Amino acid sequence: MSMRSKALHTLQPIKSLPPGFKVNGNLGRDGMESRGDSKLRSSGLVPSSSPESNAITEEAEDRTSGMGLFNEDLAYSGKVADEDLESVPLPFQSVSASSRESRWSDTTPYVSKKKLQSWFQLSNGNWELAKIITNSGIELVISLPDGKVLKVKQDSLVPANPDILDGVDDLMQLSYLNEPSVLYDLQYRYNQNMIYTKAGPVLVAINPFKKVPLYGNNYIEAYRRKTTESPHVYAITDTAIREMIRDEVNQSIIISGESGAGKTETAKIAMQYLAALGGGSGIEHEILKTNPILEAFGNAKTLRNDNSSRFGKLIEIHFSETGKISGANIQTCRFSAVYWLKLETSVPFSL
Ligand SMILES: Nc1ncnc2c1ncn2[C@@H]1O[C@H](COP(=O)(O)OP(=O)(O)OP(=O)(O)O)[C@@H](O)[C@H]1O
Repeated sequence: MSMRSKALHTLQPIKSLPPGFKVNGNLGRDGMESRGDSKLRSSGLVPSSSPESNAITEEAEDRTSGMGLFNEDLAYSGKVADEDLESVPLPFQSVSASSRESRWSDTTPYVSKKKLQSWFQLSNGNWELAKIITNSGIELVISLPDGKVLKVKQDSLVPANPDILDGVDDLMQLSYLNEPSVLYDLQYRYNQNMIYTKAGPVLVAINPFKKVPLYGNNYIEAYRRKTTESPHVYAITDTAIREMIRDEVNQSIIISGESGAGKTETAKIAMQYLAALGGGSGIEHEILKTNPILEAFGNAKTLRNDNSSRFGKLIEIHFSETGKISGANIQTCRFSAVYWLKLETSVPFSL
């Protein structure tokens, strides 16, 4: 992927995630205000209108990202800048854990020195991909995709990944695992109808709010035969069923996300895969048919979701030794009004 294509994508700047946000299985609709064009706000991927002036301005002193840089170029590329070599501790030299961590986690000086592309957060929270024009050590002059030129502090830039990592299907493959890079990857994939992305063992799903050509018998067959490795609910479900049969241990799939994130739909997609795989007895269709009945009694239209489940669901599916579905037990539970309020306002809390 060329620099140009990356720049094009950043014409839709990325909005920052809310404070305290954690990637937790299903990104859903964080920060989403309404349907329609604002759908992508679920992952903070919205067009923005930036009122910044064209003049060179003093920016970003207090706009340090504050995000952990979990990775660093040196460690991954094997390249070590001359200056940096001097600061690398000799083997067996005593370095405290915290100082070693900060040395290896802060790659901002390296990135700005090498004039690598970096993310810059505007005052409205959106992220823009910046090109470093000059670097005087502490202060840098950067240019944004819309042509604006800004003078910023070094620590206000967040490293961006090389274009070759655009759209990787596992966030763990990113050299720089920071907020804008994660959002950019999810946006990049979403734009190509790839709504599923792995974050190590966790599957991140972006609610597409439209039909995406990712389901059905051909896909089920492909995941069953393992002819595709693209992240998918089918792949997660396939792993669960295979490990259950191999290890003879119960498996759980936990689907989390805020209201309207797509949990119920995801559960149905997983059940369809299980039914296709472990079917034959006819009972799998009966299990799937419970959904409309439960939804008829337990769902309601809310601001966030036209078909919002007003109850929690624990679906237990039993299999015979041959891997066929032999029965199911569906438990529902009601939550307090406070629970729903918190779920729908994205207030962090614990049950
Ligand atoms: N994979 C998908 N493909 C297409 N549309 C989807 C998908 N997942 C979710 N949606 C859309 O999003 C809507 C909300 O999804 P869903 O009801 O599953 O959310 P939820 O997380 O269960 O919400 P709640 O917690 O309020 O019950 C669905 O009615 C559907 O229109």
